Amino acid sequence: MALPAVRLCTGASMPLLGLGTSSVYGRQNDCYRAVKTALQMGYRHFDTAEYYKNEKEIGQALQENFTAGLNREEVFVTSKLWNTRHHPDDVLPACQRSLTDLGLDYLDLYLMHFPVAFARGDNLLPYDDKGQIITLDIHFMETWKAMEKLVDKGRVKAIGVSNFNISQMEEVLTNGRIRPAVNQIESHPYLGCHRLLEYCTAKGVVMTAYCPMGRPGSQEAKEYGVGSLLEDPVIIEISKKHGKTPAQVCLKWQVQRNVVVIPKSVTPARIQENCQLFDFELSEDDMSAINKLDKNARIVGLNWECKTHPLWPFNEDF
Ligand SMILES: NC(=O)C1=CN([C@@H]2O[C@H](COP(=O)(O)OP(=O)(O)OC[C@H]3O[C@@H](n4cnc5c(N)ncnc54)[C@H](OP(=O)(O)O)[C@@H]3O)[C@@H](O)[C@H]2O)C=CC1
Ligand SMILES: O=C1CO[C@H](CO)[C@@H](O)[C@@H]1O
Repeated sequence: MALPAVRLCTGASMPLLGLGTSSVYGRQNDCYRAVKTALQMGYRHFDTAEYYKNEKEIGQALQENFTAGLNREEVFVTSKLWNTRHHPDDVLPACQRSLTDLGLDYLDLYLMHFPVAFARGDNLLPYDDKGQIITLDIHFMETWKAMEKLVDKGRVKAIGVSNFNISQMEEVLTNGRIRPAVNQIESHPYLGCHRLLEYCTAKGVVMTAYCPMGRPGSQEAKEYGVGSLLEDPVIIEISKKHGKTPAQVCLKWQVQRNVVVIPKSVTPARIQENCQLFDFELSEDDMSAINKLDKNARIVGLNWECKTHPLWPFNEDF
């Protein structure tokens, strides 16, 4: 049975649940196996990026399923333009490389990964000798205009943004020719992004939540106050009441707000657990108790030391 979907401003359907694949590559073909497992379990949406270095593995897994009868139109594939590819001349080649690695002739969604441009080239994290990321003075609207041409050329069905705050989204909505279909941002119960969600909903932009379970077990999560999310007494109590796991409660809370979730796992039992979201409902009380857990605790992007850059998105409240 097809998993529930949301409608994008392009009219296309985007499954509310996708498989996250960040930091999964190479090791024992982890990503290849996770995608194969997820496809078997009914996932039809995959989130990747040049930055994740796993597009070939995902491509291989998809290709094998296409050969076995899966239609291209049945899967939704998102990739992202990395920060070192913001120069307008680099946008088409970067997208084409992702397509080639994935073995696809179009992407369902292509996101600008961050609003800040880094120095051009294949070094994806170009630090200077003082430990600062080398940024470039290219405004994201220049990059966005090059991404619009990808839609014109049929390389991507929709374009969107990631890690954009409200003012930055407003700029794209006002000055762009093509509307962003999605803003993919960090969100979990400790980072509700209630203002941004309200804004996206009003503008017809779908919000996708990354780190939807707060990246459990990671050093970053511990460091930034998100480490205990799955042990939060409120989440535990609600999960017990519904006979579900804390991870499922975090994911369901987003899905019930019409937010797309892309939990990452390479563990078959968890890949399964994370898709069993559509056989229970959180009550209004559950939803509002989870809403109250917000403490603006963010995990991603904080260690890059480009906080003073004028386009750094996280200096504004989400
Ligand atoms: N646009 C952007 O800037 C960003 C996008 N992303 C995207 O979002 C995806 C998800 O975010 P991510 O940072 O991976 O964080 P998640 O919140 O998805 O957490 C992933 C971690 O949770 C573990 N896990 C998975 N399922 C469960 C479960 N049911 N119970 C307990 N632990 C579980 C996984 O372990 P294991 O795999 O061992 O099972 C993994 O270590 C990424 O993979 C990527 O695709 C992420 C960050 C930034
Ligand atoms: O997409 C991403 C952007 O950067 C993050 C911080 O390094 C990653 O963890 C992530 O997967």
